[in-house]
Amino acid sequence: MAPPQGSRAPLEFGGPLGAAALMLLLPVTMFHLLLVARSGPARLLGPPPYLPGLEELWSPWALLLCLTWLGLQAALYLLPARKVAEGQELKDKSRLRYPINGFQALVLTALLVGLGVSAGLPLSALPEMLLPLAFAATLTAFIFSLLLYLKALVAPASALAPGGNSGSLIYDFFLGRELNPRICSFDFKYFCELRPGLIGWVLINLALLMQEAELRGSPSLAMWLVNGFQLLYVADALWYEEAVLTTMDIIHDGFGFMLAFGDLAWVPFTYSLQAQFLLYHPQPLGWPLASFICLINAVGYYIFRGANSQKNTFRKNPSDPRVADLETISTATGRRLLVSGWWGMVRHPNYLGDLIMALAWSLPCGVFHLLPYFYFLYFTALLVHREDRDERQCLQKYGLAWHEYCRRVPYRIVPYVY
Ligand SMILES: NC(=O)C1=CN([C@@H]2O[C@H](COP(=O)(O)OP(=O)(O)OC[C@H]3O[C@@H](n4cnc5c(N)ncnc54)[C@H](OP(=O)(O)O)[C@@H]3O)[C@@H](O)[C@H]2O)C=CC1
Ligand SMILES: CC(C)CCC[C@@H](C)[C@H]1CC=C2C3=C(CC[C@@]21C)[C@@]1(C)CC[C@H](O)C(C)(C)[C@@H]1CC3
Repeated sequence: MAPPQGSRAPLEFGGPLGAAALMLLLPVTMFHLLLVARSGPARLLGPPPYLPGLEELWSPWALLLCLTWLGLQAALYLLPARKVAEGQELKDKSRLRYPINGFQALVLTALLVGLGVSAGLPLSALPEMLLPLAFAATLTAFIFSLLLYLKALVAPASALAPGGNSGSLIYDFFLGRELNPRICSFDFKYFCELRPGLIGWVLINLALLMQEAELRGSPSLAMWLVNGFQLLYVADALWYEEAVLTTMDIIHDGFGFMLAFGDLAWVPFTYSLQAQFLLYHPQPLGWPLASFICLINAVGYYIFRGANSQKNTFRKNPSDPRVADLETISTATGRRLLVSGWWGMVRHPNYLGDLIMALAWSLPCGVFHLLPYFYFLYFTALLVHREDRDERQCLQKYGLAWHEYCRRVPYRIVPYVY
C-alpha cells in the first residue's frame, strides 16, 4: 500500500524487521518473566522452568475477566468528568477534547473492589491466573491493533500519525497509523494509556499482597513498599492526567500494536514483577533500610513531579508566576524552551526522577537476584531510546534553537554522566 503523500518519516525501531522482532520478543519476554518470577532460582537470564502448553495459557474465563475489566474501565471513562481538557493543536488546526476523570476512575474501582472483597470476591486467587490473563490481554491487544489498523484505512490523511504510515504493513501495524483513533468522543489511545493497564497493575499488586498475607500471616515490609511506591506512581499519573496530553505517545505516536500491547499487557503484567517476585521469594527488610529506600523514592518522585509540572505549567501559561522568572530561549516556532529550573539541569530531568524511582522499586527485593531489576534495566533502555527519538523530533521542530539548548544544557538525563 502506498504511503500517503508527505508523510514519509524516517523509520524507527529498526524498520519492519525490528518491528516484527519486537512483536515477537515483547510477548515472549513477558511470559518468560511471569514464569521465572514463580520459579525457585528466579534467574532473569536462565531458561524458563518449563514451557506452558496452550491449555495453561488459554482460558475463556480469563478472556471474559479481561473484557469485563476493559468494559468496567470504559464505563468509568464515560462517567461525567470534573473537567474536559483540550489537547495540542492538530494538523488541521483543531483540538480534541478529553475527559479528566482518571483519578475518579481509580477511586471508584477501589470502592468496587473493596465491596467485592468484603462480599467474598477471591482477589487473592488472581496471582494463580496471571498466565491465562496475560495471554488473554495479549490476544485482546493483537485483535484490537488489527481493528485499529483497519479503521485507519478509512481515516482521512489529516488523522494519520507522522510515523506509522511507511507503507510497510508490519511496521505500520506495530507503530500505529492513526494518531487519535476515536469513536464519537471515546479516544482509544488516551483511554488505554492511563486506565485499564495502570489501574490493572495496582490491582495485580494488591492481589499479590493479599495472597502473601494469606500465605504468611501478613504482608512483608518489602511487599508494602513495592505496593505503596507503585500506587503512588499510578495515582500521580491519574491525578495529573491532563499532563499526558503533552507526552510523545499522545502527540506524535500512532496507536498500534506497540502501545496497545504496552498499555494492556506489558504494563500490568511486567510492571508488577517486583510484587510477583516477592510473593514467591520473600525478602527480609529492616526499618532502617526501608526508610532509606523510601528516601530514594521520595527524591525520585520530587524530581519527576517537579520537572513534569514545571514543563506543563510553562506550556499551558508561560506567564504563570511559578515559571515566569525562569530563563528561556526563543525558537522560530514562537514556543520557548526553558533553560533554567529543572530543564536547565539536564535535558530530561523527568526521566532522571523516573529512573531513580524505578531503582527504589527494585531495592526492596534485595540485591541477590537480577530479576526484580528487570524493570530498571528495561526502563533505562526505553528512556535512552525515547530521549534519542525526542531529540530528533525537537531538532526538527526547533532547529538552531535546539542546538543552542543542547549547548547550554549539555547533559541528557544524568548530570555530568549522560
Ligand atoms: N513508566 C513508564 O513506562 C514510562 C514513563 N514515561 C514518563 O512519561 C513522562 C513523559 O515523557 P515523554 O513524553 O517521553 O517526554 P517529555 O515529557 O519529557 O516531553 C518531551 C517534550 O517536552 C518539550 N520540551 C523539551 N525540553 C523542553 C524545555 N527545555 N522547555 C520546554 N519544553 C521542553 C518538547 O516538546 P514541546 O516543545 O513540543 O512542548 C519535548 O518534545 C516522563 O516523566 C517519563 O519519565 C515515559 C515512558 C514510559
Ligand atoms: C515495551 C514497548 C517497547 C513499549 C511500550 C511502552 C509503553 C509501556 C509506555 C510508553 C509510554 C508510557 C507512559 C506511561 C506508561 C507506560 C507507557 C504506556 C505512563 C502512563 C506511566 C505513568 C506516568 O506518570 C506517565 C507520565 C503518565 C506515563 C506516560 C508514558
